[in-house]
Amino acid sequence: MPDELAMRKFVAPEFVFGPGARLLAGRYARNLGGRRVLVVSDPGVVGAGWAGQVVESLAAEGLATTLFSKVTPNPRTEEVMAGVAAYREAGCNAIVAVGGGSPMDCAKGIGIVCSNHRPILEFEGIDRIGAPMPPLICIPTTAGTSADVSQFAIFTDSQRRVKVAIVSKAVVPDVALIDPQTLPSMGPYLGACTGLDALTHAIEAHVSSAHSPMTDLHALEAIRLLVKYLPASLKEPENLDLRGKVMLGSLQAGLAFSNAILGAAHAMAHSLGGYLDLPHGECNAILLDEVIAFNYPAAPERFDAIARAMGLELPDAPPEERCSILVEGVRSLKRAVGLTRHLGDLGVTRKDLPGLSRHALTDPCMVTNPRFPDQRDIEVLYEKSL
Ligand SMILES: NC(=O)c1ccc[n+]([C@@H]2O[C@H](COP(=O)([O-])OP(=O)(O)OC[C@H]3O[C@@H](n4cnc5c(N)ncnc54)[C@H](O)[C@@H]3O)[C@@H](O)[C@H]2O)c1
Ligand SMILES: [Fe+2]
Repeated sequence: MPDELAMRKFVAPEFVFGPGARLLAGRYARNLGGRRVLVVSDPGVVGAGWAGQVVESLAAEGLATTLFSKVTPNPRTEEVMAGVAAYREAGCNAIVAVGGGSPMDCAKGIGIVCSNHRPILEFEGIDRIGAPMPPLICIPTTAGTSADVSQFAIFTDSQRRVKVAIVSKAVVPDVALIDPQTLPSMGPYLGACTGLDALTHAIEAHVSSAHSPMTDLHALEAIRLLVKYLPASLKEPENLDLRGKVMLGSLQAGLAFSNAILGAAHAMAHSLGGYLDLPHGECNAILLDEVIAFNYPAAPERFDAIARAMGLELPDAPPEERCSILVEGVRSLKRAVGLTRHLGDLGVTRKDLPGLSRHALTDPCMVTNPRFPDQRDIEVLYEKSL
C-alpha cells in the first residue's frame, strides 16, 4: 500500500475563524457549563485591551471572572502553579486563554494540574495526561503558535533551564476563537517573529517523517499564504484583509504541525528558549535556513514542493542548486520582514553550543526530523547561525 494511504489520525478542535470571533467567548463558556471562569492572559495583552473585552463578553452572559495575567513569554512552571492557585482560590470551573502562545500554554498547564492534582512537570512527554482538563477556550492574539488548535503545551523548567513539551490530545482546547481583529496591536517585530514561527511550523510539518495527505494540504497552503501576505501585512498593520490571510496561514500551519509534529529547528529553538529565554519565533527564523540546507538531501521532492508553494521558480537543475534557491528564498523573506539578526546578536556564545545541542537532541520535535543529526551536526548548525 502506498505510504499516503497508511493509517493516520488527525486531531483538531472546534474553531471559529473571523472578525469578531473573540466576542463569542461568553456564549461558548456558558454553553460549556462555565460559571466562574479563570481568564489567563499577560500584561501586554491586557494593556492592548483584548483581555478586558473577553472579560466583558463573559460578564454579559452572567459568568463571574478572575483574571490571571502573571504570565511571561516562554512561560515557567511556577507561573502554571500560581495560576492553579488562583483557579482554586476563586472556585473556577472553566478557563479562557487570551494572548499569544505563552498565555495559551500556561492555561493548558493550569487545566492539566487542576484536573490531575500533580505538578506540571510530571506530564512531560507524549500522552501522559489521565483526567481531561476543565473546559478551555483559546483566543489567540498572535498569528504564530496556533497553540489554540495544537496538541502541544510548552513550558520552561527554570531549574534545569530547559523547555519541556507536553504532547497530548488532552491539551487540545474545546474551542478556538480565532479573530484577526486582535492582530493590529502587534508591533512589526512581534508580527515578524510570530509569522516566521508559523512558517517554520508549516515547513517542518511538510518534511516531517509523520506527515500525511491531510497535513500536507494544510502545510502547503499555509506556506503559500504566509509568504504572500506576511510582508505586506507588516507594512499595512491595520489592513484586516492582510492580517486575516496571515492568521489563516498560521491556523493551517497549526493544523499541519499539531498532527505531523515538527523538526530540528523547533528542537533547537526550544533549547535556546529554555536556556537563554530568547523569543521563540526569532530563534526559529534564525535557524530555519541552515536547518533546511541540512535536511534538504533527506527529502528533496518535499522541499521542492515548499519552494513552489513559496512562488519560487525551480529550474531543471541539480539538487544543490534547487536547495540554494529555497534557502535564498527564505533568507529574502526574513530580510523583507526585518529579521536579520543572528544568534550572536541575541547573546549566544560558542561556549553555549554543546549544552544547547545536547538538549536539542533530546527534544521530542527532533524525532520527526527527516534527517537524523548527531550532536556535532547540531553544534555546526548552531555555529553557522551565530
Ligand atoms: N503550544 C504550541 O503549540 C506552541 C507552538 C509554538 C510555540 N509555542 C510557545 O509559545 C510561546 C510564544 O508565543 P508567541 O510567539 O505567541 O508570543 P507570547 O505569547 O510569548 O507573547 C509575546 C509578547 O507579545 C505580546 N502580545 C501578544 N499578542 C499581542 C497583541 N495582539 N498586541 C500586542 N502585544 C501582544 C505579549 O504581551 C508578550 O509580551 C513560546 O513559549 C513557544 O514555545 C507553543
Ligand atoms: Fe513554534
